[in-house]
Amino acid sequence: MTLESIEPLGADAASTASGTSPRRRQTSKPSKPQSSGPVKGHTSSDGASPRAWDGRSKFPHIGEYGFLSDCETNALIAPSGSVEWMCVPRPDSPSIFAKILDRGAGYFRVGPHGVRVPVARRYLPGTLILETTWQTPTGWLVVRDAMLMGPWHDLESRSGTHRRTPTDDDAEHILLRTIKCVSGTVDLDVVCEPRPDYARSEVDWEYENSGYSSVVAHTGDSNPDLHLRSSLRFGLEGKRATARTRMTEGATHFVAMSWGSQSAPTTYAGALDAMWRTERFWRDWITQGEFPDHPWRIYLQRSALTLKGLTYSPTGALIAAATTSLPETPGGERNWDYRYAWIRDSTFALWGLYTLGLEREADDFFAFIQDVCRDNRQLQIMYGVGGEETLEEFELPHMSGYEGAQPVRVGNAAYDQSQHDVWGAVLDSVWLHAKSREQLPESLWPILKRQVEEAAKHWHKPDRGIWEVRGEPQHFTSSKLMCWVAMDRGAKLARLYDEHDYAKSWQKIADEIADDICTKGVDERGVFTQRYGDPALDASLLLVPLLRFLPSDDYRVRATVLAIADELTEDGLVLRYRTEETDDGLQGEEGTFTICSFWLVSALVEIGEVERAKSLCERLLGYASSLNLYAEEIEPGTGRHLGNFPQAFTHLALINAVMHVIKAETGEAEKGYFGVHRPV
Ligand SMILES: OC[C@H]1O[C@H](O[C@H]2O[C@H](CO)[C@@H](O)[C@H](O)[C@H]2O)[C@H](O)[C@@H](O)[C@@H]1O
Repeated sequence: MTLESIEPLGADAASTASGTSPRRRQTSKPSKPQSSGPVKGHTSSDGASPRAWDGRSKFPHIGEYGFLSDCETNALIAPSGSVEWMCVPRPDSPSIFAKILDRGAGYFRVGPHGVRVPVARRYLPGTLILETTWQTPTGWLVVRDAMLMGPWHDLESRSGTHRRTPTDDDAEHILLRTIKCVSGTVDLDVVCEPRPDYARSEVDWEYENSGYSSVVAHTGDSNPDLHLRSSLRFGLEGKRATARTRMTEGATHFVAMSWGSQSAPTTYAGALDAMWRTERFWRDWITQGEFPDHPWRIYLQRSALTLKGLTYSPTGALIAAATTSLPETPGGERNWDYRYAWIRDSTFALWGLYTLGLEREADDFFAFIQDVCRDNRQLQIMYGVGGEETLEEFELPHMSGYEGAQPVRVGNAAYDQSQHDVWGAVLDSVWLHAKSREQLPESLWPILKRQVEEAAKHWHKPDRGIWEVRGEPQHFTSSKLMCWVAMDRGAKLARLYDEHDYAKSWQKIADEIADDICTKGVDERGVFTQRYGDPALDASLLLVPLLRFLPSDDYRVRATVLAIADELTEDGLVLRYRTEETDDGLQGEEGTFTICSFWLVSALVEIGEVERAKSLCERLLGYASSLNLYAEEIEPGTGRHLGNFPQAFTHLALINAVMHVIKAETGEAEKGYFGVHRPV
């Protein structure tokens, strides 16, 4: 089947929310007043109307961006058809397009002249190919965007970036945009205006041959050169390459931007072929998963595809989100760089993929762990995608920030924090995979032993916790819980390796930690609290039943889940903690953390509150973006997505929550069975 033969609207379509889909709260919903916009007075240079998406802001809602990836690089596309966020060659490289963070920081638009709002956007089902349909006063246009996947191409000499075993597929390092006029006549505009190095640098354009169809932007030292090739004729206007044409019904064009050694297509037929190979790559991948025959299947698939898109295939790393500094509070300071591989986020994501039968990504991630732990190195809580250990944090004061939210940060100072969940996160993940395969790579065992020993050495000390607070270290209950996980899973793995002495001594420490938690981390109501000796609630304690610390029918589990549901929510959505009760070192409020709301769904199912879980899950699915993507947070009241986007945390917890509800509906919950991955 060719790409062109696929019907324009399918099961995954933005505009076809079926009768079985949960209630949606989409772009038409009212928003709270936003901050007044860019601080530095940048104006949009793409000819876009200054009229805002919601009538006030010049920035699209965070949840309205489309996400593309080739598992090496990614891009965010605004509804206007502009690529507004892209970093090459790695996800944490300096940006080339950053209009999402400052309206003057570079973009790449393909779309009709004079129309900014498309009539429909969807992913081709089962893929990361985005299709945008435009209606203009004179005709209809369909644009498809993808980052191309092709066959493994380092044949003569080995890749300088890939450390994992080569597969059959590889990123082509090409962003391809195909365009077809499907009715009437449409004036097409193409504008490519890169601003390399987070808009601190400019490009120099030149033609690559004697014609108009191939141009190159020299970016200086900070980024690779960008090659544009098209069936259109480019003009070079200062810092931009532009193209325009009138398309009539049936006319087709393509524009390809490449930054690697692979050649972009030279004809529309070649472009269609490349698009089809990419479509097949994603469909082959998703077909390996096991998805229930259920109306919520599309949410599971989109979440799985998003997690896959957040992987960095050359090393096996998995980034927390595609962006930096999208604000957790409108106009606030809680703006962080998430383009790194957190051990916690990654191992939780593997849990989500595993739940859907997608387990191969774990092998590459464990190999990444082996790489970063080489030569007896201590496991850090996070790394660069190439295994970099230092992620120094700095600010970019020249950027306005999204809707004026400053600072814009690059790097993340949490990289050298002590967070005591890290050992448990790795051990739980390895145990999950090892027990179903009944084997473990020999070379991993010494590394795992070291992590168990670290947990044993440090569990009784204070740390910065799972939320990596920037206040003083505390005795966080969830950190102790994760140390218990490290000892418990360590003991189980030791049994698998016939290391019975280790198993015995580690189990003893696990029991000791469990006693400590149950004595010091529980209040008089039986509720697990954020930190020892303090009654503050914390959503991370929803992990108590999910990690099988206590059985779901234990009164303390029920008390904790219900206390969080009733007392740590705003408009029914879950906060990480109350900022006024927690020294997190930051100012201002934050939105509700969507991972926590989805954890609550799972935990409610665990304690038998299935109807309540189902209705919360339906509501949360209703907050999905029109492309079924999620940022880190949802603003109570407006339902707006806040924080970095798309975020692995939210998507991985969605998978867990949806599967909990589906299994409860189909009766598997009564059997105490939530999938092979989590027997009690
Ligand atoms: O709350 C302050 C911290 O916020 C960020 O951390 C959050 O994101 C991480 C990546 O998804 C996640 O692992 C962590 O649990 C979240 O709290 C930020 O990265 C930190 O620097 C900041 O201190």
